[in-house]
Amino acid sequence: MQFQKTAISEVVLIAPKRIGDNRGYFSETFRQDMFAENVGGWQLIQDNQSLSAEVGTVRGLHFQLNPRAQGKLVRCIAGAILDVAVDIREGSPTYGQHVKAELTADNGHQLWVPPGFAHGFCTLEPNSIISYKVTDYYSPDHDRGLLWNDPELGIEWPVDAQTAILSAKDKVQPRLVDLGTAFVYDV
Ligand SMILES: Cc1cn([C@H]2C[C@H](O)[C@@H](COP(=O)(O)OP(=O)(O)O[C@H]3O[C@@H](C)C(=O)[C@@H](O)[C@H]3O)O2)c(=O)[nH]c1=O
Repeated sequence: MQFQKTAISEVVLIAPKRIGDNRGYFSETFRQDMFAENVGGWQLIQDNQSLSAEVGTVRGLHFQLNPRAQGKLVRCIAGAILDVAVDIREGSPTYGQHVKAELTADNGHQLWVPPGFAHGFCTLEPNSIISYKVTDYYSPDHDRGLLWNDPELGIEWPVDAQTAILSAKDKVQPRLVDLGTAFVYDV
């Protein structure tokens, strides 16, 4: 299992090893010991899965406020997604910047999105399923969003506002400038 820091060092790309044979492959997709050593001693206590039927479905950008902030370990188990993590920690040297990673069922890659980041993705194939573990339970009272195509974020999505398939909630999320201080950078 390879752990690779991205342009934002707290966001980590993980490439689990696949051992192939005549039947297919075997892969360890999560190990607490390696995760603790390479990423941090987080407890991943809820496991989620979502299916997006259409190509160009955008979910996000989402986060939970403190004290219920969530780190997310994301992978794609069917189809393909473009996954995005945006640093929204006020005072961070990479505040407002983002990391993108193509997570596909074929490459098996995972993205670690720490607390203090907004997370979202766009599907690149029909019937894409993502599976992600999180470090705190879902809390509707702390659930917040950031507008996926806020020009200030400069995210190059594979879809535009005319073609993206979004929830009603995600069409009207606030912009970064209107977010207030959701998180403070903790050196
Ligand atoms: C996230 C979540 C939603 N729900 C419910 C609320 C609602 O009725 C239904 C769909 O919720 P949403 O529209 O928020 O689902 P979705 O847009 O897929 O939300 C997810 O988006 C990605 C990008 C993330 O990063 C996740 O943390 C999560 O916010 O599922 C839960 O019961 N538990 C959960 O953990």
